[in-house]
Amino acid sequence: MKELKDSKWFDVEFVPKDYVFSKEYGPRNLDSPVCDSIPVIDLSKANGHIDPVEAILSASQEFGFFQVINHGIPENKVSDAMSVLKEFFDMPSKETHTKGWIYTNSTDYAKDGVHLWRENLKHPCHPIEDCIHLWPENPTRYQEVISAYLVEIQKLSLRILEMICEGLGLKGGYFEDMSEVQLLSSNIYPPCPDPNLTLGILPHQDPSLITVLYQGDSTGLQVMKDGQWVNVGAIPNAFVVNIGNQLEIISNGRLKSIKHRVVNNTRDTRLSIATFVNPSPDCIIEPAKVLVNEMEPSRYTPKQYKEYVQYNNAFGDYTVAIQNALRSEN
Ligand SMILES: O=C(O)CCC(=O)C(=O)O
Ligand SMILES: [Fe+2]
Repeated sequence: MKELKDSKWFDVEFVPKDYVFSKEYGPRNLDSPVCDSIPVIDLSKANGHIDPVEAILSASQEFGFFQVINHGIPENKVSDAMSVLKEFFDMPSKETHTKGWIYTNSTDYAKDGVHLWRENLKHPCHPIEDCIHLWPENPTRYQEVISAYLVEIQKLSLRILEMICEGLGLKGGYFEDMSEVQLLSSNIYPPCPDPNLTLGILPHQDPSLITVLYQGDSTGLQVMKDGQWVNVGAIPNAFVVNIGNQLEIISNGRLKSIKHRVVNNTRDTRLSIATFVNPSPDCIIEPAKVLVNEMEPSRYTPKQYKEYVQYNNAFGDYTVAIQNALRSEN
């Protein structure tokens, strides 16, 4: 028997009853096919044989997901961010709800009375200079390391959004004013004694424009493709990018926001860092005018982003609440 002070919620031989999700959430096996077909796009034109803009567009139309390599982000900035987040999650005691960030232990969070097999940290991250002082102060190098990581991620996400603009035929900078609310959300998924019973994250679509995810070399992310859950392969140093609901609307349904989830495994700890690029609460989201015509009428009613998140509160409430907190702070 371990000393109580060392024991964590996941140090168990059997999955506790209140972590068991019913079968309606589908099989959880990691033996489902690894979807090799989710495109891996080389962003360095010099190495690529295919135009990355075309590749991003067709991946976003067909899968709503793609991975990018040769993106120019230095490996050490990414590995430092992963290790400082690991240190954060390993700290024996953490504050939970501060003004600027929210830490969710798996024991705090329940969906219909069931807990997810993960812990989560969320905070706003744009503009970095306005919110850095609201981030965790421990580990002591957290703010320095995470800001260096986010500078790179913000450049990468704007670059990808510009490529999407070009691919869709929108004028340059179309998304600039719409990507003012950015959130970092990091999850840690410890090994689980019976992953067939649990879920790391429930099936959902992201309420963002795009999400840029680093998952290191661990699998667990699954994407719905033709009615089946397929694993997204883990490619070290690659970023997984997915189209969120807002970009599906703006593209008038050309680009797809696809359902995904995270399953657990018995052996490894999965650590991921997601960055959501979201519109600001007052922004009106509607199909871009140039994508609407007689042949392709508008498929979505214009809505303010905050109106949208009221109905889809998976992360939405948080987006609005944290943005308001940020405003009142400044
Ligand atoms: O942790 C992951 O791999 C995925 C996270 C995710 O889908 C999300 O936070 O929206
Ligand atoms: Fe997601």
